[in-house]
Amino acid sequence: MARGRFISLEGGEGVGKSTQLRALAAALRARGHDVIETREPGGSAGAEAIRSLLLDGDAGRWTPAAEALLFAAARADHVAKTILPALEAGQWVLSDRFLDSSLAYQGGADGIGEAVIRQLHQVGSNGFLPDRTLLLALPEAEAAGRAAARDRGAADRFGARDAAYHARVAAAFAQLAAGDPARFRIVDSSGSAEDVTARLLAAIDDL
Ligand SMILES: Nc1ncnc2c1ncn2[C@@H]1O[C@H](COP(=O)(O)OP(=O)(O)OP(=O)(O)O)[C@@H](O)[C@H]1O
Ligand SMILES: Cc1cn([C@H]2C[C@H](O)[C@@H](COP(=O)(O)O)O2)c(=O)[nH]c1=O
Repeated sequence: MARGRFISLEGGEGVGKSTQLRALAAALRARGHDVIETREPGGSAGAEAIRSLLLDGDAGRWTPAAEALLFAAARADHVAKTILPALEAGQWVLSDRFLDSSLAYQGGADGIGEAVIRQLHQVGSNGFLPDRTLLLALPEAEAAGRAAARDRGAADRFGARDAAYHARVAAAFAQLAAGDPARFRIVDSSGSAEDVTARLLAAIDDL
């Protein structure tokens, strides 16, 4: 059986990753693919337990270094228990966030540094990377507006950080995409959800 494909959706808060992950999965299923939808932090029993530790509680619950380690530990479990078995079974795996979120948030915005995050990923997940990473791009004010309308004041520990933090995250994502054009596609996430899904499908057409 042919190995499946692993596609991650990335970007800041409110750009439409979760909405588009569902739509992309449905479109791929309609084309006959066996697709699983997963997310980070989470996607396996152990990683979902770590998700609660990371997203709930006080702003200062963890140091940036502790957060980076927890994300890497969650990812190691997600890769081993969910992603690799699915790919080996020929399934396509769509993940709402993956390593690039750690590189952008912990590595970039928190100042841990890209090299350290990649080292943790090497130890935890043998450096495993997606076949394609779709970076959803939306002006920050529009993304923040969408997230605020959705969350109504109940953002998680990361979503609640200030605009300067989210601007650093966006800059880090842009830099990552520029550095790896073979894996990344930057996809305009403005306009209707249907239009965005069509752009995403075009961005994985070669797979
Ligand atoms: N194309 C679109 N036009 C208008 N609203 C949209 C569009 N796509 C998604 N939304 C809405 O914007 C909000 C944020 O979308 P979504 O939850 O998919 O973003 P996200 O990138 O997964 O966010 P987060 O990283 O914060 O979880 C939701 O309320 C969703 O219904
Ligand atoms: C994987 C990953 C995630 N984060 C942050 C980014 C978001 O604010 C939350 C996850 O919330 P979502 O609504 O499910 O998108 O976690 C991070 O900082 N580092 C990571 O590696």
